[in-house]
Amino acid sequence: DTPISRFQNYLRINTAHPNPNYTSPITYLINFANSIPNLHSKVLHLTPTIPLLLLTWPGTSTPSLPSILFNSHLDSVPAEPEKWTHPPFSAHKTSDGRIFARGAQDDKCIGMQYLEAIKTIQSKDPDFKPLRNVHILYVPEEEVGGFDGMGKFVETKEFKELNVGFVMDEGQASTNDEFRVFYADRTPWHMVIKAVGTPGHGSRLYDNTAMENLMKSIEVITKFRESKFDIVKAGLAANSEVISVNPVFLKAGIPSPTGFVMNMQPSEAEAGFDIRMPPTADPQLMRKIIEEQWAPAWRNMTYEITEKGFLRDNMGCPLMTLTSDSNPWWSVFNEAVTRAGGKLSKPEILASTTDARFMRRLGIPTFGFSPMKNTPILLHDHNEFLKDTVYLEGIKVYESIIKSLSSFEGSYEHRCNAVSQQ
Ligand code: MET
Ligand SMILES: [Zn+2]
Ligand SMILES: [Zn+2]
Repeated sequence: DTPISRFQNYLRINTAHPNPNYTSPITYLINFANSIPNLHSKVLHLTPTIPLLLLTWPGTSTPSLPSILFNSHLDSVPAEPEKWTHPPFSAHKTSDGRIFARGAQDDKCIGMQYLEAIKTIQSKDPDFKPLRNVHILYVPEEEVGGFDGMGKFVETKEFKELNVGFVMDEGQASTNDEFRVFYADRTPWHMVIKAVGTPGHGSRLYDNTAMENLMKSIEVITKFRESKFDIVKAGLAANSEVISVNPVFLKAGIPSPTGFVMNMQPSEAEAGFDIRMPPTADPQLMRKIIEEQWAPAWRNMTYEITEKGFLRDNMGCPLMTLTSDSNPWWSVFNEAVTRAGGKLSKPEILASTTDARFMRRLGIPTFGFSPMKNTPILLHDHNEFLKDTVYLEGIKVYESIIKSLSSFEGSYEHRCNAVSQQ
């Protein structure tokens, strides 16, 4: 029973979509939490079948000081086992210490590191008491948008009663010797474009086929994608600072028992795209581009956009947490990482999306951080792994972070952060 074996056992619980098991990890976490003094647990049901786990280490100056909250999600994306060198839910450890599992980086590492850090703080320094309530939250459904998880939780009375003043959520691995920290996420839009057109014999050349209409749109979208990617390649912006648009599915053709009918031009065709918008992007302009250029009605195109987030907070400000001295949480966090022997690289916008957006939307300062350095970025990839030494160092970093943040006596009033900090 060591921190590494406990991490491996957590990784062995299959919480991958489309049928994540939420009860087993919650039971596992409650059992572990019960072995740590002063940690209280509460299971909440936001829908009849989807639970959420909240652990609390009570502070001595509560309720005068707002609480701090450390979040991680229980679920993970699916894995294709036949494409992995070790089964994705075996948590196999190689002789050089790499632990292979779906979720090893995203984000079961932080979920267990928070608890290991609290356990270590209490055993090393039994007199230490947090001033603020420290909440450790385990949410479901993050990988499908978080709407039945964090999205519902922030609407509850329970959440309001927590009086959360500062949040830490997941980040991403860094390939160098510095830890990465994220002050914003990009917002996902899922876009499906559909073309209709004239059907006919596969041998005929004529205008206005559904395939031609769709392919013209794909060409226009590909040019837009290239123009953004060129800015990134020229070193003028990070990947996460531009709008990205990537095709994720193509659907067309008339099915036959052996595949598709080959001599008919179909009357319908569609394509799906993952669009990610940085917080300062102009959503009105994006909608106009989609309507006029990507799916114009005059080319027999229609479209659907599902916005999986929001670009502005309740005050109308872009969803970004300040990383300057005017946000004391930033200074406390930064110093805590330094005290643990770590160094932060320049704060970034996260290219992907996390539940942090539900917190930032309420004006709660939130940083994305997963202490993994000198580690390849393998979230959502085959052969996701984390090295044991990296995992253990992460626990030390959280010891420092949890001690410092929970002892912070100052206050912070959310202000509009209108400009990108890059
Ligand atoms: C669709 S909301 C975000 C889900 C996931 N974390 C991602 O970035 O893709
Ligand atoms: Zn994640
Ligand atoms: Zn993920």
